[in-house]
Amino acid sequence: MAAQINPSILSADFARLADEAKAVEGADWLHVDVMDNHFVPNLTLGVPVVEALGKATDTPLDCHLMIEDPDRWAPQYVEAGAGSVTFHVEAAAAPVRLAREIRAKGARASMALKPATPIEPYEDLLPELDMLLVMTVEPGFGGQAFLDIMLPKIRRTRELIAKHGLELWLQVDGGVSAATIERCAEAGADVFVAGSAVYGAEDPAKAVQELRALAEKATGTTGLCGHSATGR
Ligand SMILES: O=C(CO)[C@@H](O)[C@H](O)COP(=O)(O)O
Ligand SMILES: [Fe+2]
Repeated sequence: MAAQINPSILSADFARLADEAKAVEGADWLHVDVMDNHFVPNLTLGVPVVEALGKATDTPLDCHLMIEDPDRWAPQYVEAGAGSVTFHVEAAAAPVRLAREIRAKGARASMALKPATPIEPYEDLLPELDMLLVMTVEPGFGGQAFLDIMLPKIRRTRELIAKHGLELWLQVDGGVSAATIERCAEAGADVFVAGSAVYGAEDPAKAVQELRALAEKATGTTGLCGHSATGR
C-alpha cells in the first residue's frame, strides 16, 4: 500500500492546535500523543482536547496512548472521535480484550511496543490488531534521535505479519525524518509518524509530501509488502 505519513501534533504549537492540524491536511492521519506523566515522564492532553481536535480537522486522528490503565481509558478515545487507538502492551492488563473493545466501538485497534519490548511473545495477538507500532525512541518526548537498533524488530514484525497473511499496518514512531524514513520503509514499515520533521519544517504540508515520496521510493512503489490499505 502507499506509505502513510502521520504528523505528530506533539511538535506543533499547542496554543494553535486547530491551525496546526489544518496545516497538514494532506497527511493520512494526525498523530495525537496522549501522555499521563505516569507511563512516561511527560504530560500532554486528554479526551476533551482529542474531541476538540476531531472537530477542527477532517484528517482522522491516530491516538497514541502513553498512559497507565489503557484498559480503562482507551475506549473513551474512540468515543471522543479517534479513528485509530494505540495502547502500549506494557501497560495493558488484557490486550486482546482491549483490542476487541476498540474495534467493537468502531476504531482501528493498535498496539505499541517500547524499544526494549520484543514482538515474538505477541505473535498470537497480531490477528486481533489493525496496526502494530514499533517505537523507534523511548516514548515520552519528541525530537529524539532515531534508534536504528530497532530496524531488525521492524523486519521481524513484517515477517510475522506476512507469515500470518495479515493486513496489519506497521507503524514506526520516533526520530522519523528524511534521513531515516527510507531505512524504516525498507525494513517493512508502512505508516510513519513524524513530529519535528514535519512541524519543524518551514512548510509542514510539503514536508509530508517529501517524506511520503522518500518512503515510496525506498520500497520501489506501492503494494510491495503484499497488503492493502483497507481501513475499518
Ligand atoms: O510518541 C512519541 C514520543 O513519545 C512521538 O509520536 C513523537 O512525538 C515523535 O516526534 P519526533 O521524534 O518525530 O520528533
Ligand atoms: Fe507517538
